[in-house]
Amino acid sequence: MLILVINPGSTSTKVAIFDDDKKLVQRTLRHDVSELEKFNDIMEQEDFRKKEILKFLSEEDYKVEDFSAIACRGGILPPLESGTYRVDESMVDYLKNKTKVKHASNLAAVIGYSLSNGKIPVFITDPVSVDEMIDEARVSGIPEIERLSLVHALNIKAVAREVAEQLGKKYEDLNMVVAHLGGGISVTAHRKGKMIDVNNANDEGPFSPERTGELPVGDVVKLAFSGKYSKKELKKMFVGRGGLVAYLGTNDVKKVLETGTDKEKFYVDAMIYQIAKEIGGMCAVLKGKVDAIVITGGIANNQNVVEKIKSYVFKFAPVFSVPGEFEMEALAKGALRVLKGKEEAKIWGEKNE
Ligand SMILES: Nc1ncnc2c1ncn2[C@@H]1O[C@H](COP(=O)(O)OP(=O)(O)OP(=O)(O)O)[C@@H](O)[C@H]1O
Ligand SMILES: CCCC(=O)O
Repeated sequence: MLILVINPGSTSTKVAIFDDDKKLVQRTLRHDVSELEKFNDIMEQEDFRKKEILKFLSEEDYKVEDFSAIACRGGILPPLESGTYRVDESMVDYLKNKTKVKHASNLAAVIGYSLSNGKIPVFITDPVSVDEMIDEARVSGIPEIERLSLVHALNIKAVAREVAEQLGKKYEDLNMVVAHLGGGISVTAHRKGKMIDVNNANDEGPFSPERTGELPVGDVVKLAFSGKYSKKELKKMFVGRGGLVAYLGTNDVKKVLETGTDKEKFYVDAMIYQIAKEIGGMCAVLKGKVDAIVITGGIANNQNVVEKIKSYVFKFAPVFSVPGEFEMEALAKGALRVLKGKEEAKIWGEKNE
């Protein structure tokens, strides 16, 4: 069964074609920043990115009708349980007009649904808004603000299952802390297959290559009322131009580690320190009963970084590293489970609002 996988990021769209779970081809369609800057809103990029995907298909000699399904990255929907969902009109409407956070992943289902033209099923799996948090974890400290579960759920769930398999156990029988270290950083506590607490990767937790993570609130208020920044500028300062970008002008950890000065590398060490602190917190969430700590994402490619994190947290549980991300495979597998009748597609509806 042929599956087309679509996964948009802020400056590129990853596309792949799978035959069952065998990847036939994967390409990263890079979009020039100057091209993207012409659009005021992420959703306005729909036609532009759709054309690029159609160009890719034609170059690879496929037509949309050749596919049994389109598997799309799930965007910022209301809180949902983990699983594969059928994309329908109301989901597309939500992602276009109602979503609370603008994120490139919101484009995937919109583009997939439009490409399918009602002829083939379109699915999302484990969207960014997968929410399995326990009630205590939702309380922020003021009633007006509720803590949210917005994380790299797709890769995190796939990697957690992979490590469980390596251990010869079921994911649902284990307690794990999984940290995704990419442009953004998500650290998550899993109790028997449920992600019971997370740092919202846009707002909380460690600083990352391009995000500030948690900040001292008093100083944030001072910045916000300094008159120097618009709301949009402040948001960009926190997500996009924060973290390593703010200190070093780059989000490229690999480059800093390879060619940076000691002073520059110090900021990577500071980031590692914050990651380890967050992992320790998630071990406490699991009351110290942790079967595995898992480090994944692009930064996990660097064994020194993994070792440094390990030096802080090795006493809590065995540490596994699963470098890179497996989002395309996870999306294909999610759609395949439904196509093969192993799982029923969940139906998203306004009731999730
Ligand atoms: N071998 C490596 N050593 C150190 N860092 C690396 C290595 N390979 C990739 N990275 C770093 O990983 C980061 C990007 O990670 P990744 O590709 O997971 O992020 P992304 O997909 O852009 O964002 P996100 O994971 O938040 O969706 C960059 O800072 C990059 O320099
Ligand atoms: C918000 C967490 C997911 C991402 O940054 O891609």
